[in-house]
Amino acid sequence: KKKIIIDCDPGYDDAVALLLAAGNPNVEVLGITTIAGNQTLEKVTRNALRIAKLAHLDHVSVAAGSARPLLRDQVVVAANIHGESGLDGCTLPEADYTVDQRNAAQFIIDTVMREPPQTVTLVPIGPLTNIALAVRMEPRIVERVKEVVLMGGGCHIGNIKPMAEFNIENDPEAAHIVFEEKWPIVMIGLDLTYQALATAEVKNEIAAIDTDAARFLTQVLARFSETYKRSKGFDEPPVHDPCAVAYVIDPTMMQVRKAPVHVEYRGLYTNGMTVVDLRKPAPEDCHTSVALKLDHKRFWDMIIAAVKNL
Ligand SMILES: Nc1ccc([C@@H]2N[C@H](CO)[C@@H](O)[C@H]2O)cc1
Ligand SMILES: [Ca+2]
Repeated sequence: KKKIIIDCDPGYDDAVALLLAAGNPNVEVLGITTIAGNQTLEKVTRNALRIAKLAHLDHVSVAAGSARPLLRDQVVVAANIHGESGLDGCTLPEADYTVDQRNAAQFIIDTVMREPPQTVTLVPIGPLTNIALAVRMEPRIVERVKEVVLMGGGCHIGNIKPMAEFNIENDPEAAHIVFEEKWPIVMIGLDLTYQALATAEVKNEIAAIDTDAARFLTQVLARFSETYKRSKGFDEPPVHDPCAVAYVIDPTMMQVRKAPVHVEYRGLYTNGMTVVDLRKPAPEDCHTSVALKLDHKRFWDMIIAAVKNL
């Protein structure tokens, strides 16, 4: 089994990532850590606990992380997409357990240093503040972590800004720290996740599944579709975050290419941009890769199988 720690800001698509991780038999979730992003830390943490309960992950620790970016003094949330609660319009059980007493960075360090080397994959699907804090507190996790597979960035493509993706732009200094460490990073950016569209066919297949998880997923996709249509004019929403979990489960589902990536954190128009160098073959020692092509059918079949399982 692939052992992962998911760092998230639930959020509709974060919820789908958690359902996939919970329902797929080849993944063991060692922990869920939360970060302010789509909504405030308090709201995303409450959502994470409730999703864990629904997904039968309530044996897994949830550790809350940073309430703000490293340097910026205000949290920019995405209420236009995820609503005031971060999961507007979705029915979830109340969680009957509370957060781990450690903060996310400490939880990540303890877990990575406890498990055998090269066995834990970090799966950040929100702003990278907790990951940056963890690596500054305990630099040894860099050579101990198997891989960092993150949803964020893009190749000269943006959403929250013309050239910047939300997770990176939310805390560019943290992202810079994470990308400059020499651990293997697979960047699942917008180039890839814009292919992960929740089509009507996919929604119909999910609507026919008689599990609580599937019913929750139907609500999530309905609301995500509505807000993406209203605020971005998309007919079908790109379900970003489960793409990172799907890669961990089955890397052959995507075409990935080694390429240098550096984060702009002093840009005027490009702050938070992941500057990906695709001009020539990457140097041998390049530690970063970017995902470019998704097998759409295999992706959604994997998610559908997962919610059938729950
Ligand atoms: N408009 C919008 C803003 C933020 C996100 C969140 N940030 C990432 C996509 O930019 C995902 O992790 C998702 O949870 C999605 C849509
Ligand atoms: Ca997210």
